[in-house]
Amino acid sequence: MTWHILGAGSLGCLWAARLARAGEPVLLLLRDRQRLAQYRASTGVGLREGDNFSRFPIAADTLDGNQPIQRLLLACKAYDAEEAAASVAPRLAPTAEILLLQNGLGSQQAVAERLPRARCIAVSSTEGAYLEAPFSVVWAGRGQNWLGDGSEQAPAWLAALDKAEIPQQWTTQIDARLWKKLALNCAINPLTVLHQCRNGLLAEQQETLATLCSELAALLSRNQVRISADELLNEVLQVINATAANYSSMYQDVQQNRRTEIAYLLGYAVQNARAHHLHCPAFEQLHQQLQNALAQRGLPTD
Ligand SMILES: NC(=O)C1=CN([C@@H]2O[C@H](COP(=O)(O)OP(=O)(O)OC[C@H]3O[C@@H](n4cnc5c(N)ncnc54)[C@H](OP(=O)(O)O)[C@@H]3O)[C@@H](O)[C@H]2O)C=CC1
Ligand SMILES: CC(C)(CO)C(=O)C(=O)O
Repeated sequence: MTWHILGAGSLGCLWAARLARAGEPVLLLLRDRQRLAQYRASTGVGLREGDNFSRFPIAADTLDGNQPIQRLLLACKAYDAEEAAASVAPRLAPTAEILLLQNGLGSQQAVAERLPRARCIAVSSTEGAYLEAPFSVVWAGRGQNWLGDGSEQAPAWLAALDKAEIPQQWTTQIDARLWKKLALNCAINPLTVLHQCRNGLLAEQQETLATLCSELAALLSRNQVRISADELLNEVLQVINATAANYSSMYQDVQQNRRTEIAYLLGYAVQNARAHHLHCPAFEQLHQQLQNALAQRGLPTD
C-alpha cells in the first residue's frame, strides 16, 4: 500500500525518508510541475540525523496525477490542510485513510467535514524537524506521535511505522492530546514572539504563565479535558526548561516572515472560549497583542 505524502516540507520529508528507508512504497505529492521539476533536480529526499546524512530517491508526482489514493499523509500547515485535502478528493479510494499531521485544532475538523467518507486520523506530534535545504530535512528532536480517531480500532499498518522507526502510540483520547498540546503552544509560543526570546527566558514570566494556565485549564475542562491549572503550569514550566535553548516554532515562523498557525492555536482557543461563554481576558489580550505584532510585520493575523 503506497504512502501518499502531500507536502514535502519538514515533517513530510521526515516521514517520507524514514518510510522509504524501511522499504515502504512512498509517493510524494507536490503542488505543481515547477515544484516537481525542482524536486527531480534535487535527486531525492535528504535526511540528516546527527552526523549522518542519507538521500532517498523517492517517487513524486503532482496533485493531479491519476493513481488512486488509499492512504494519505497530509503534511502541510494547518491553514493549507482543508484546501490541500480537497484538491486530491477525486483520487481518494472509497475506504481511504488520511493522517492529519497538523498542529493545533480546527483544521482536522475542517478536513473531516470536507471529506466525510474518508477515515481521518489525527496525529499529535512532539517530534522536531526543519529543512536545511529544499527537500532535505534535519531530524532535530526525538519525540512521540500520538494517533487516533476517537475509536479503539488501531489500524494494522501501525506496525509499518514501528519498522520505519517512527515512534507511534494509538490513543482513544486524541482530542485530549491535541488540546493539551494546544494549551502548551498557547502559553509558550506567543510570549516568545512578543518578548523576542528563546523558550527558556519565559521562566521569568511565571505570573503571566500562571494566569494563562488558569484560563486554559478552564477551557480544557469545558472541552472534557481534565487538567488543573497547577498541573498545566507545571507541564509548561517543564517544557520551557527542557527546550530552554530553543526558539519556538511560532517565533521561527515570524523571524522568517512566514505565516503562523495562530488561527489554529490561540485563535481557536479564543473562539472556543467565546462559544462556551467563558471569560478569558488574559488569552484574549495575548491574542490581540500577537495579532498586532504580526500586523506590524505585515504577516497574516489569522
Ligand atoms: N516541523 C516540526 O518539527 C513539527 C511540525 N508540526 C506540524 O506539522 C505541520 C506541518 O509542518 P511542517 O512540516 O513544519 O511545515 P512546512 O512548512 O515545512 O511544510 C509544509 C509543506 O506543505 C506543502 N503544501 C502546502 N499546501 C500544499 C498543497 N496544496 N499541495 C502540495 N503541497 C502543499 C508546502 O509546499 P510548498 O513548499 O510548495 O509551499 C510545504 O512543503 C504543521 O501543522 C506543524 O505545526 C508538528 C510538530 C513538529
Ligand atoms: C516546544 C514547543 C512546545 C513550544 O511551545 C513547541 O511545540 C513549539 O515550539 O511549537
